[in-house]
Amino acid sequence: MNKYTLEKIASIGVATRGNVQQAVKLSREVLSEPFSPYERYKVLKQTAELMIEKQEELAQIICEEVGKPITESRGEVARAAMTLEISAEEAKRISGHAVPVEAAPGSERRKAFTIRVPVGVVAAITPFNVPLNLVCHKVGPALAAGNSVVLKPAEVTPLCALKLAELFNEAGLPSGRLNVLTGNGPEIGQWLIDEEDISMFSFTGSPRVGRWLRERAGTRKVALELGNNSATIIHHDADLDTAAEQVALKSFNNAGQVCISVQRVYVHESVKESFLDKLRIKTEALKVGDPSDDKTHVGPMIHPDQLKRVEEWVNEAVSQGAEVVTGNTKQGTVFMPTVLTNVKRFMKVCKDEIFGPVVSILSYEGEDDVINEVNDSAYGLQAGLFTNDLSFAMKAAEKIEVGGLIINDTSGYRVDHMPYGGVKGSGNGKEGPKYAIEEMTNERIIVMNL
Ligand SMILES: NC(=O)c1ccc[n+]([C@@H]2O[C@H](COP(=O)([O-])OP(=O)(O)OC[C@H]3O[C@@H](n4cnc5c(N)ncnc54)[C@H](O)[C@@H]3O)[C@@H](O)[C@H]2O)c1
Ligand SMILES: O=C[C@H](O)CS(=O)(=O)O
Repeated sequence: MNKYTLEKIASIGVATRGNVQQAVKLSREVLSEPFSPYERYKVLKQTAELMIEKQEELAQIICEEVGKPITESRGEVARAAMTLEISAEEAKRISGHAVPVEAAPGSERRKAFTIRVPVGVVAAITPFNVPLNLVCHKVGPALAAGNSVVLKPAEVTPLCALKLAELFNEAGLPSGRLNVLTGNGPEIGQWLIDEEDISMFSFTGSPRVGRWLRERAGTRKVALELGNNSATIIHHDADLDTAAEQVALKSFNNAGQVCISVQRVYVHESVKESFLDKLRIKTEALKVGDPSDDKTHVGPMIHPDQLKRVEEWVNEAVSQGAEVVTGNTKQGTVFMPTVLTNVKRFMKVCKDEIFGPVVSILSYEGEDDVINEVNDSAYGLQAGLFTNDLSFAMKAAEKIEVGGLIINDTSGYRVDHMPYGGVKGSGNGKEGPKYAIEEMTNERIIVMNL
């Protein structure tokens, strides 16, 4: 469906159990066919080039099937191409290392080294919100490492994955290396779990589903990129204009449906009123509405049910004492960017992942207090800290329990070659092609008794 107009834009097949079995069988069989690192490099690089050639077509697909503003959708295509380019380069750099076993008494005449071998068949399951780049963050490294992939994109945003498979095919990817299954998550998920030829599950999505997979995968590798209720700290020495601008951008891009979207903002008491006023002005200046308009910043949510949930969470918070600075209204499938204050930690809008265009403003005084408040979360993906106080920045770097801390920017910062992944309820994997390849290969030691 077009997520803004709710008009039908495509009909997609629903995979059967037989399709799942066939996809895994093809994925398994193709592993016996040679696919050298340089061949992988060429296919990945060519697919990236094709993506850029077709950037507008792909951006339109993202805009329609996610409801993501077209300008942001174009940006996703550019990032996805970059992800594949990085994967292509990493395909040429996969290696093990020497191991000095001879240092052990009695092993003086032995030599050892490790090699990295592909895990085999990778089942990649991806979320709705970034349907091209997050698919590339699984498929790119998996292929670069010599694996084959069975890909299950989100039911509500399958078109990008299908288009990507077409581009890989055009770029010469051997048949069977990438197989796309569209349809119902729980059903296909169970059928994938039942396929013993799958060596690894690479999942990005909600903690609920991530736990479901992990509990059933047995001894197979499971890489989890899960949810977050991202915090950003605005210290008393922060550049408030920059901080307000970045918080507005990264609280509401993709309608807040981003795992590192700014959800909790902790502002030092001494600058709270000034920051709040600047944030309100920046938020109310955002253009909201039709995502196909080049000027739109905030489009619709992925489904009316999700809009209803967000509205319920906000209204519950208000009933518990939260105050609306701006927003908490809706226009069709769009929930207006909303800023709340007087928010308490027990409120859903604070302690859970809202995954919508809502940001809660809280205040603090002491450095240790705010670090403790940021850490008072089931999640730990990324956090932001606006300050020029290096000792506070380094204290936060050492004490804030996240996968990434972004100094003088928000939690929403990411470039595609950096290590990316969370702790606690945010998962256990690390993406970024170099790091995903390490997870998608097994290290084998070779010892030679000379
Ligand atoms: N950490 C990250 O990098 C990252 C990135 C994007 C989104 N996310 C998280 O993803 C969530 C939003 O995405 P979503 O709504 O698509 O998540 P979701 O968990 O509902 O769905 C994710 C994928 O899992 C599939 N799925 C659903 N039930 C399944 C099952 N029982 N077995 C196997 N697959 C199943 C879905 O079809 C979809 O393809 C948020 O929690 C967000 O924080 C995390
Ligand atoms: O939704 C979470 C994504 O990982 C954020 S990004 O699109 O990769 O920056």
